Amino acid sequence: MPKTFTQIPLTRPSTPLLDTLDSPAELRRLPVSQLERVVDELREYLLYSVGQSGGHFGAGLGVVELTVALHYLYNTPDDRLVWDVGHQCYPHKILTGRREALTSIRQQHGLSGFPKRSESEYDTFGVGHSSTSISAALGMALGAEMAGSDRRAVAIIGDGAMTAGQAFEAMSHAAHTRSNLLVILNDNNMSISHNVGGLSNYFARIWASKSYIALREGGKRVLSTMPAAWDFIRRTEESMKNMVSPDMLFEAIGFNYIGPIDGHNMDELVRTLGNMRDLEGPQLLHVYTTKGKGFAPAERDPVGYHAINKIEPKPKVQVAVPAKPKSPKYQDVFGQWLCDMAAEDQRLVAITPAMCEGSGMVAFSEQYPDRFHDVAICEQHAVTLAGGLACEAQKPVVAIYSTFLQRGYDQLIHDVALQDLDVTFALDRAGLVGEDGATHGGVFDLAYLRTVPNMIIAAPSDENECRQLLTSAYQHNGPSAVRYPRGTGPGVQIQPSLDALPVGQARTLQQGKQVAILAFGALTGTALEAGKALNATVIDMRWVKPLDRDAILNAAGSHSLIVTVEDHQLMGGAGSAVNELLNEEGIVMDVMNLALPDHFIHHGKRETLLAEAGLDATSIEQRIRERLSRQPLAKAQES
Ligand SMILES: Cc1ncc(C[n+]2csc(CCOP(=O)(O)OP(=O)(O)O)c2C)c(N)n1
Ligand SMILES: CC(=O)[C@@H](O)[C@H](O)COP(=O)(O)O
Ligand SMILES: [Mg+2]
Repeated sequence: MPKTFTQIPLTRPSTPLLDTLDSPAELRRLPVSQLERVVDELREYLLYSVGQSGGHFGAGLGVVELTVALHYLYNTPDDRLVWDVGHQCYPHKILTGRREALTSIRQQHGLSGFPKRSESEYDTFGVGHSSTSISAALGMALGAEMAGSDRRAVAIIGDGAMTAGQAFEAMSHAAHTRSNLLVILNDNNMSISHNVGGLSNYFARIWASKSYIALREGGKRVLSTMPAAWDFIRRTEESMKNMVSPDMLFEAIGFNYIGPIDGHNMDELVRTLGNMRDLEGPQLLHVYTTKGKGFAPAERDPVGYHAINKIEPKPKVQVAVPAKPKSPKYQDVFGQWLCDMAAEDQRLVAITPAMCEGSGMVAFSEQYPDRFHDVAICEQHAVTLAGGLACEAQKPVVAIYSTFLQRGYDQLIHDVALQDLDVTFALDRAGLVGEDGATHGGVFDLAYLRTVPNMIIAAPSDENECRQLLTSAYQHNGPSAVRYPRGTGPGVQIQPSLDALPVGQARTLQQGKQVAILAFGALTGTALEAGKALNATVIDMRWVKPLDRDAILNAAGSHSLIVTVEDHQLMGGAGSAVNELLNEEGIVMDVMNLALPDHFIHHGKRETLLAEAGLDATSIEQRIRERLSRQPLAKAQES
């Protein structure tokens, strides 16, 4: 049995056996009898390392045994392992030459928090968004067949990720190609929240039937000496016929189903995986694990320990500092607005695709359980579901990370905007998100939403504006979106009212001359700081669609330089919208768009990444001064 820890070690634990394993090849030279020791040392090191760095926690703890068994039995990296979502990959990184580097995970220039092809040959596929592993692994299996290779492909997918449609699209195709593909369903009955939906219930019933099978096997041995009792059990068995037989669903699709087995029992894992390794055709191994396994607090609270912050060492001298009221995160501003608006309007229905906690919806889910829908990791369904609700005169609010809405883009166009249905999209994690890196950047939503007719899009500059613009978007009779960043804002006072702001109306924060800075969303405060140093006009645009035409045309008519500032890709962003408007009006003038460059920005602290993109106050000021110096009038004055 694996060790269970109750504390996160604050100093590096001694892991003598693990320290000899700088690649899976060294692991594979060990006798099976040593694997449990590897597991214990790896788990303890994992606790220490994530304590040092922060990051995803419960999922990795839950797959320590599975990771050791896979690298032991499969000839990695030649055999391909594809981790779904990839937040559970820390044990995999420890075993594939990155043990000591793990403390750098999610830090700038450190390891990525997810498997990344450019980081290691063992990271066979870039992940971060869920439910892609089976498709990718099938592609690798087909690629091996085409190359005449006998290398194997394995997808390791969680029960949460298995709820997304793409997983079933891939399994259906695998059944058609009959490829040598192993899908390992890592079933811990958890998503980030507790897993939901019919599939989750199905998995739970398999577990129950596993208990039923164990009971039956055990009962047979004990009761066969007592005929009457055995007869009773047999009759009971009839009544349990409706218990699901584990293989039903996956066998029906065309997979050979094996399991469920205990994903923390090394002997069972090694034996079963060893037997399955060379089976022909699509195989599915159902493994039961515990999210947070081996760390008692995480086992008890897998939701809370999905991810942890870096453990800060206690200061040597405890200095009493007045507790500063913590600013609410934008997700909490949204969550409070949602509850307040729901109290006013019975038509409000809230939908989340498996991000209840991250979207700030726990309170709403408790206060309005009948008007709350966690649809599991099903973004496409979430969007069209909202469309259906809007057809029935309800007022659906889809709370969804900007990056995950990319999954439901066709549904947004086809099932909501084209029909001009009244759906409000609350886009959290808009802009650079920081440590999750490029897979999670919410940096495309203005480009992908602006071009959709009937959409209106707001970008609040602070928490109070966010609350008011949520009301504006909600009250708008048609598709609307409000985008706001991860984490906290400037910490302004939030008015309790549910007042709305006029759609398409900006507000001037500072009246200056020569330069007009048009700021969109979370960088408005930064733009104002730069604007103060430049004595520039600074306008909080509030809306990306529709733009405040009068504000822009007035600025164009009275300044020699217009500067747009946004936390979004340059191409297709708010600055592009301003350029289009000026072009449409036939206005030719000096316009500077400050936004994110045309390359992926990888993980690091959000503030640092923004500064490196030239979007901190100092850089904005300098870039504007440099641009002014190139203006003809400035040149004439110079000469
Ligand atoms: C498309 C998409 N939607 C949402 C998420 C956010 N997310 C990350 S992990 C996770 C839960 C995954 O559950 P499961 O696959 O069972 O893995 P476990 O954490 O239980 O190991 C979710 C919803 C995501 N990464 N990708
Ligand atoms: C792996 C994954 O996709 C989620 O766990 C995501 O990392 C959550 O992001 P936040 O921490 O911004 O809620
Ligand atoms: Mg799970």
